[in-house]
Amino acid sequence: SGKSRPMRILQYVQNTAVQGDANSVISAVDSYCANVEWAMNVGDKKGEILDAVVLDVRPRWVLELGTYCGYSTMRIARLLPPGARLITLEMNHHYAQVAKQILGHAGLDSQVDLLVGASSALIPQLKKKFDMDKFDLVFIDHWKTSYLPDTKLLEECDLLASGTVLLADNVTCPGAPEYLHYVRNSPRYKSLYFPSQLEYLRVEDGMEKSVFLG
Ligand SMILES: O=C(NCCCCc1cc2ccncc2s1)c1cc(-c2ccc(F)cc2)cc(O)c1O
Ligand SMILES: [Mg+2]
Repeated sequence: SGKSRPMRILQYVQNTAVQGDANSVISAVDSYCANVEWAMNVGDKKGEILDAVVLDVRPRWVLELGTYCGYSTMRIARLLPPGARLITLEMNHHYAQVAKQILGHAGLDSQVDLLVGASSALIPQLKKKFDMDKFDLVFIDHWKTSYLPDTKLLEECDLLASGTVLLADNVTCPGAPEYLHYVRNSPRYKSLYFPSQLEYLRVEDGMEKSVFLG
C-alpha cells in the first residue's frame, strides 16, 4: 500500500518507530530501506561520517541541499547544539510533505526549516529570510550536476565564511566529477575524501569534505 516509496517509508516509521525518539526513526528508515526497498537516503554507513562532521563542526547554521524523506535532516538535527538552525531545501512537494511528517515523528521539527523550491532560486533569499550571515556547514545531496553551480552561488551570495565546511554525498556514485575537480583544485578549498559505500548496497561511494578558506 502507500502510493509512493516515501509514503511507504513514512507508514513503516509511523508503525514501528517510537514517537519523539530520533534514533528509533533513523533505525526504522534504515531497516526498511535495507530489507524491503532501496531508497536514496545517505544511509547508516555514510551517516556515521555525517554525524562525525556535525559533532566536529558544532554548527550554529546548517544548510542541506536535498531533503528527500528527511533522513539526513534527522541525523544532523539530532546532533545540533541548542539554538542552532538547519535549513533544508527540497524541490518535490510530496517528498517535503513526507519529510515534515517523519521529522515530526522524530520530534525534530523545531530545529528545522524546510523550504520547497529550486536551490538556485532559494539560496539568494536565505540571508534576508532568516536574518543570518554565513553557514557553518553545508550538506550537499541534491542533483549531482547542481553541486558545482550551487557551490559557486553560495560563494557569490557571501554565505561561506573562512572555515565553513561543505560535505558532499555521492561524489563517487552516482558521482559529481566537475564538483570534485573544482574543490580539489581550487586554492580556496582544502578537500578530503571519505571512502564508504552507497546506501544499503555493497557498491563504492564516498563523501568529500571541503573547508572553504575564504
Ligand atoms: O539523485 C540523488 N539525489 C538527489 C535527488 C534530487 C533531489 C533534489 C532536491 C533539490 C532541492 C533544491 N533544488 C534542487 C533539488 S534536486 C541520489 C541518487 C542516488 C543513486 C545512486 C545509485 C543509483 F543507481 C541510483 C540513484 C543516491 C543518492 O544518495 C542520491 O542522493
Ligand atoms: Mg545522496
